[in-house]
Amino acid sequence: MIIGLTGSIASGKSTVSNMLKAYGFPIVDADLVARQVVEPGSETLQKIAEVFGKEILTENGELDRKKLGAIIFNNEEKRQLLNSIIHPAIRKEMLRQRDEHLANGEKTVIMDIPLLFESKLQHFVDKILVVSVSEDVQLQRLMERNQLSEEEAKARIQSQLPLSVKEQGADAVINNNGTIDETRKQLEQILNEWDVL
Ligand SMILES: CC(C)(COP(=O)(O)OP(=O)(O)OC[C@H]1O[C@@H](n2cnc3c(N)ncnc32)[C@H](O)[C@@H]1O)[C@@H](O)C(=O)NCCC(=O)NCCS
Ligand SMILES: Nc1ncnc2c1ncn2[C@@H]1O[C@H](COP(=O)(O)OP(=O)(O)OP(=O)(O)O)[C@@H](O)[C@H]1O
Repeated sequence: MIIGLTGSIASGKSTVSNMLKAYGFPIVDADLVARQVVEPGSETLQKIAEVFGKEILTENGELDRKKLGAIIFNNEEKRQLLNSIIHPAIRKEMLRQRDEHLANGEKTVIMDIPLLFESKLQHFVDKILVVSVSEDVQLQRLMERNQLSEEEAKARIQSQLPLSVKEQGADAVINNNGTIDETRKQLEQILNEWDVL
């Protein structure tokens, strides 16, 4: 079974992903893949530099993530432009990793994809697990984790679909407003229901 793990920024996907890793499930992590495909020397990084200008590269020729983030989280047109360059490469690599795990005989693979709904990737997976939090908790945790102002954090949250919409498309929802332990219990129950433990 391919399980798509999603949510919104700072809703707790990585927290749940780490729990799934501890169970021994292989994880395909879209954020990690997004870093792999823009390594220095890659075709994708070259294209990004052509379109966004050399200023978005650091002195070492790496992607200046802070600079690019400041551009794309505040400008929808630029975000779509970046997505059109980087998403095809991310998708290809994620499917390669998924297929590699399946070829190795894994029965269950987790695909951690923050933009599963925004990018309409529902067909990649058999079951969709959404990690959800209230708007207040999301804003608070994002500001704390990334040291962002309220305005910066809100811009990031607004660059994604609302969690309420994602919940409607889910096969199961974890409410991550409570303690880590409460989240772990919900996860265990869902995995039991899906018969993958
Ligand atoms: C703009 C970049 C360089 C900023 O890097 P930074 O290290 O600050 O953030 P990081 O990559 O850790 O992403 C943090 C979170 O931001 C959100 N996010 C990232 N990119 C996007 C996007 N294009 N649209 C909406 N939300 C996004 C996701 O929830 C993600 O989990 C980076 O996010 C990026 O390369 N984005 C484009 C690739 C992408 O869409 N990644 C999302 C998963 S496929
Ligand atoms: N139940 C919880 N109680 C307290 N803090 C939590 C809980 N779940 C997550 N956090 C904290 O909230 C922040 C966001 O969680 P996490 O990094 O797992 O979110 P994410 O969905 O993976 O975010 P992103 O999409 O930005 O990568 C982290 O600092 C994490 O430690």
